[in-house]
Amino acid sequence: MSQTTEKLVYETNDLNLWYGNTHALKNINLSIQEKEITAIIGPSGCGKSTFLKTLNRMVELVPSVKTSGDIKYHDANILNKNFRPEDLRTKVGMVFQKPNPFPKSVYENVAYGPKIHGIRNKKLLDEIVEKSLRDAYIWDEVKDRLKENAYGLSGGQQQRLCIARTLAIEPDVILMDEPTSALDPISTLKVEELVQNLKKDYSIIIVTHNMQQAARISDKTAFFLNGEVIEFDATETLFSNPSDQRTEDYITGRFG
Ligand SMILES: Nc1ncnc2c1ncn2[C@@H]1O[C@H](COP(=O)(O)OP(=O)(O)OP(=O)(O)O)[C@@H](O)[C@H]1O
Repeated sequence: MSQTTEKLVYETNDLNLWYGNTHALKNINLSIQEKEITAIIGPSGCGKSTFLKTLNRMVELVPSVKTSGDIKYHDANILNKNFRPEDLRTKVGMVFQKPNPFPKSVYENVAYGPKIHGIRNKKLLDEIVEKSLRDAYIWDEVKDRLKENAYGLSGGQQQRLCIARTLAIEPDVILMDEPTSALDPISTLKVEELVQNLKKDYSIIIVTHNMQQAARISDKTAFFLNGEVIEFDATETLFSNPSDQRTEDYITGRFG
């Protein structure tokens, strides 16, 4: 493991998480490479979203949560009491299942983050907005609608706008929690293409119920079951030659 350490974005060591008495994550040991797409798959309730939300410490918004073990983000243990979760906010972006634009204009949705980080120069903001929208494959569709309310966009456009909003703060990692589950097949393909293109600049961790999607777009896949990682491997290997019977049962649709 040591020879690849410099390329890891996250490394979890014996990570456990409880919601009250519910043991939701059990001894998770995962090494996540930089500039790859890592897919998290598994049946409902197996801990996929919980795992994603530990990576930006959002899970701590639930008062009953307790954790043990550690999560290294580059060199810092983000579960350490002295680590400030705010330090992750600009580094780790998140895209949710349902597109959640602000009730503001398309432009303001993207400019919001940079403005919070103190950028006031209009020309610079214009450049950031255009670049983020281009990188999210939505510029051509919205360049004449920048002043319109984002709620007027289609669901697929809203999701790409939310991705643009994430890109505008130049994160290091993008966490995606079933980002296409609310989208039609064409919007889904657009977002998949976009995600694949983003991996040259970002490390992406994506939770998906759609196994074809994991197989199509990810480099590595982790199969979760009842809060445990059953198997973690190169996506091609995991889908074509799984080493655990439970993985095989899941990917062949025998349960879940
Ligand atoms: N806020 C919470 N309070 C208490 N228990 C929770 C909370 N959120 C999740 N859990 C429990 O933790 C376990 C893992 O849930 P999680 O949402 O991470 O699963 P998931 O694999 O993402 O499921 P799905 O695919 O249905 O979204 C489940 O048993 C769930 O009931």
